[in-house]
Amino acid sequence: MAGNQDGSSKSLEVVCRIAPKNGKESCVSLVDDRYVKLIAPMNYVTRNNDAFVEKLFKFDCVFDENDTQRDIFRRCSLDFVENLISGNDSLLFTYGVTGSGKTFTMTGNAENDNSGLLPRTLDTKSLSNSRCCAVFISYIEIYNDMCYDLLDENLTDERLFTSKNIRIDSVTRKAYVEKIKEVEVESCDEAIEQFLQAQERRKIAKTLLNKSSSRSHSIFIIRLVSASLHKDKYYPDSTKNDIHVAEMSLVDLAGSERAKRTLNTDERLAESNKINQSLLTLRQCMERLRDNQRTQQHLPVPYRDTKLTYLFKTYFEGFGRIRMIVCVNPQSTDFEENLHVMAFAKASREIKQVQQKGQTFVLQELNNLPFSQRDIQQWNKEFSKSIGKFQPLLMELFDNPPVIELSDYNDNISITRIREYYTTKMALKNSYMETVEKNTETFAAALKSRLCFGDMTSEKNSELMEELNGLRAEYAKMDNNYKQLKRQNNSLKTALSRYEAFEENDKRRGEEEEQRAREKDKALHAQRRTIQKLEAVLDTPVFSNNVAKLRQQFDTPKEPPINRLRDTTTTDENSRDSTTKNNSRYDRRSKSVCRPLIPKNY
Ligand SMILES: Nc1ncnc2c1ncn2[C@@H]1O[C@H](COP(=O)(O)OP(=O)(O)OP(=O)(O)O)[C@@H](O)[C@H]1O
Repeated sequence: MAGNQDGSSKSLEVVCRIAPKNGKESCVSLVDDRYVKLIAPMNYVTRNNDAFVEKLFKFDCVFDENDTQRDIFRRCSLDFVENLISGNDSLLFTYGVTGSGKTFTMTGNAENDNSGLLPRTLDTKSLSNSRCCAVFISYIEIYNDMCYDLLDENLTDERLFTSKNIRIDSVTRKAYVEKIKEVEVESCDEAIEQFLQAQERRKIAKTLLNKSSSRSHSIFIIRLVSASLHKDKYYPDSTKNDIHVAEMSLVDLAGSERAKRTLNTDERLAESNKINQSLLTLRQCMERLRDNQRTQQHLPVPYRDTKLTYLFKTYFEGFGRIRMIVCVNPQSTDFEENLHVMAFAKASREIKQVQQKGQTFVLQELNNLPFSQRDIQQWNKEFSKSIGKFQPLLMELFDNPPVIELSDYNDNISITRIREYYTTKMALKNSYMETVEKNTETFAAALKSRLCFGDMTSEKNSELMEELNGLRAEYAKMDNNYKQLKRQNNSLKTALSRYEAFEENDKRRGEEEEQRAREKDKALHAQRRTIQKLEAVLDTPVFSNNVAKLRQQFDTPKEPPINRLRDTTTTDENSRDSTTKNNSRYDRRSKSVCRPLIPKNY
C-alpha cells in the first residue's frame, strides 16, 4: 500500500442531533449551531450531592428538530462521498441512548422525504468523476459480539454456525470481515433493494423504550474501486498503477440501555448487556487513545476486546476519516444517560486524528484485481458486436479458396480459375475497404459531432454547476436564516407561553383577592347590620325601661352604716343571719342585673 499521511491532524469530528421533544419537559436545548445546553430536571443532585443546574457542551455542529434529513446528509455525509471517490476511507456512525434517533438518522423512512443518510449516500451522483468505477456493497451486523453477513440469503434468525471472523489484511493492513458476500451494484435502486432485503434479517425487537429497537450494531460498507480511463478508450488504464480502492462504512450502533428503565429480561437482557459492553469498550478505546496522545504514551488500546472496536481499529489508528453523530432524546427521563453521552462526546472530540491522503495500491500487491466483472462483460459484448458486423464479410472474403494445384505450366484452366477467384476477391476487398473507409468517415464524423456535443454539454454543465453552487450557497444562507427565525420563533413561543402562565397566575391571584375582599365586605355588612339591630334595640322602650329600672336599683341608697354598726353588736348568729340576708338581697339584685337586656322574644 502506498498510502501516505498528509501530516495534518484534526480532532475527531462529533456532531449532535437533538430529536424532537415529546412533551413539555426537555433536558437538552440547542444554543447555537455549535453548543447545546444540558438542563437538569428539578431537584436533581449529582452523586457528590452538588446541585447541577445546566452545562454547555461543544460540538462541531448541532442539529435540532428544525433540521431535515437532507440537511444532515449534506453536512455529515456528502463530503465523505467525495472522500470515497478520491480514494479515501471514511467511517460515519451514530451513537446514543436507545430511542434517541440513531436508526432514523442512518436509515430513516420513505415517508415525507425522510430517508436517512444511507439511502441518500447511495443516491449521490458525482459530476466530476472522470474515472472508471465499480461499486460493491456488503452489510454486516454485530449481534451479541458475533459478526454476521446480512447479505447472506441463508442467514436464519437463529444465526447458527454462521458467524464470521475479523482479519487484518496483510497488504492494506485494514481490518475486514472474512468470507462475506460483496455484491456489485450498478445503480442506487439495486443497492437499496439489497439493503432492504438485508434489513429484514437484522435483529430488531420491541422494548419498553423503543418499539423497534436495534439489538445489534449494523455496518453497511460501500467499496469503490476506480481506475483512470485509458486515453481515448473506454476501458481502465491498468498500466498506470493508480487503481484506488476506498471504503465508506455507515454504522448504526445499538443504543445503550439501562435495565432499570427497559425492564428487559432473558434474551433482551442478555442482548442489552452485550450492547452496553461493546459500547463501553468503544468508550474505553477512545479514552485510552486520547490519554496516550495527551501523555505521549503507548499504553495498549483494548481494540481486541470486542468485534466492533477490532473492526474499526485501523480507523482509530488514523487510516481514514471518522465522524460521529451523537443522537440525544431531549426528554427529562433521559437526562442522566444524556449526561454520559455528552461526556463521551467531549472525550471523543479531544482525540486527534492524523489525516491520510489517498491510498494507491500497486497492482502486483493485490491478489485479486478489483476490476468490475460487469464492466469487463460489457466491454466484451461491445467488442464482439462491432467485430460481429464484419464477420460475414471476412467469411465471404476467404471462403473456399481454390486449390492451388497446376498439372503443368500450361494448365491455363487452373491458372484462370485462380486468377478469377483472386480478382473477384480483390474487387470484393476493395469494395469492403471502400465501405470501411466510408464507415470510418461516418463514424469519425459522428464521433466528432458527439465530442463537440460532449464538449458543449460539459461546458454547459460547468456553467450550470457554477449556477447551482451559487444557488446552493444562497439556499444554504436562506435556509440558515429560516432556521434561525424558526428558532427565534420557538423561543418567543416559549417566552409567550411562560408569560401567559404568569398572566394566568396573576389573574387567578387577583380573582382570589377579589373573592377575599367580597367575603370581607360581606362580613362587614353583616357586622354593620348587627350593629344597626343593636342600635334599634337600644332605642326600644323595653330597653329604656330596663335601663331605667337598673339605674333605679343602683341609685337606691344602701343600708345606712349605722345599721351595720348595730348589726355588729348583735350576736354572731344574728350577725351571720343578717349578713346572709343582706347577701341574699344583694344576690337578688345582682340577679336582676344579670337578666338579659334584650327581651327573649326580640
Ligand atoms: N429527528 C427525528 N425526527 C422524527 N422522528 C424521530 C427523530 N428521531 C427519532 N425519531 C423517532 O423516534 C423513534 C425512535 O427512534 P430510533 O428507532 O431511530 O431510535 P434508536 O436510537 O435507533 O433506538 P435503538 O437504539 O433502540 O435502536 C422512531 O419512531 C423515530 O421515527
